[in-house]
Amino acid sequence: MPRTLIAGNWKMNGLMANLAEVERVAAEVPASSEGAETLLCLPATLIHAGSAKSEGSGLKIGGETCHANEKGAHTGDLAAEMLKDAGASYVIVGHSERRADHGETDAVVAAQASAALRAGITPIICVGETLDQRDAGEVLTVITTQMAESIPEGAEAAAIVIAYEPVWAIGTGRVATSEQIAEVHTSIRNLLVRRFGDAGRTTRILYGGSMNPGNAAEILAVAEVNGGLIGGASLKAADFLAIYRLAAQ
Ligand SMILES: O=C(CO)COP(=O)(O)O
Repeated sequence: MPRTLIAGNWKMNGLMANLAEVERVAAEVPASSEGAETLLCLPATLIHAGSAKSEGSGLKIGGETCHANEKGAHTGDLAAEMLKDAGASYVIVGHSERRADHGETDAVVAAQASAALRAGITPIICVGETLDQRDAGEVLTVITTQMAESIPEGAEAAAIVIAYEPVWAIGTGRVATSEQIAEVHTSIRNLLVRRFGDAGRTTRILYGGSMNPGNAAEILAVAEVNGGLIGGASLKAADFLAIYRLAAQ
């Protein structure tokens, strides 16, 4: 079983003052922890200071996206190496909000994940269907295509993380049922094994979408769920730590 990963995604939230929350989380996560791995993906402006706050603890810091190129004329963008330089060891790519707001296609997501791997940071590659796609019975077709096309050629199974985030469950308070999560996570596992052989069992598959301290235990107990990608409930240390503790048990 891969090591559980409890990851937060602050999205476009957080000023320097909010780094106190990072400090609170770091204070509760020992460097030597053999329980769940813990990560906060922060807005780029907070990565460097957030890394300083988490130094000496087991809390890791990540970015929320990166550019596919290593450098160049891409005003406003950030290369994976820059995130790493600032202290990130993970980066989310292909979040549905980036796919929707910035038109990021599976090919772009694969190129971003590849850039992260080249820079030596772990990409968390997001997949997930919209409500229309679910209602049309297209969930597994959508996931299969996203999995085939968003994971870059040459990636090693243990070097990537997959996050299943049903778009209709993000920020809505509407959580997928355990049956819905199990169905998709099992399909994702099968796709990983088909692509990578036995190594496909080492890839962590996170669930994301309205996860909170009240529902985390049930979600984390579902087959093939290896952790969570948590939005709203990662903004407050108390909520995030409550989920971490459930996973660390
Ligand atoms: O998008 C998410 C994490 O990447 C989930 O967000 P919420 O937990 O706020 O629904």
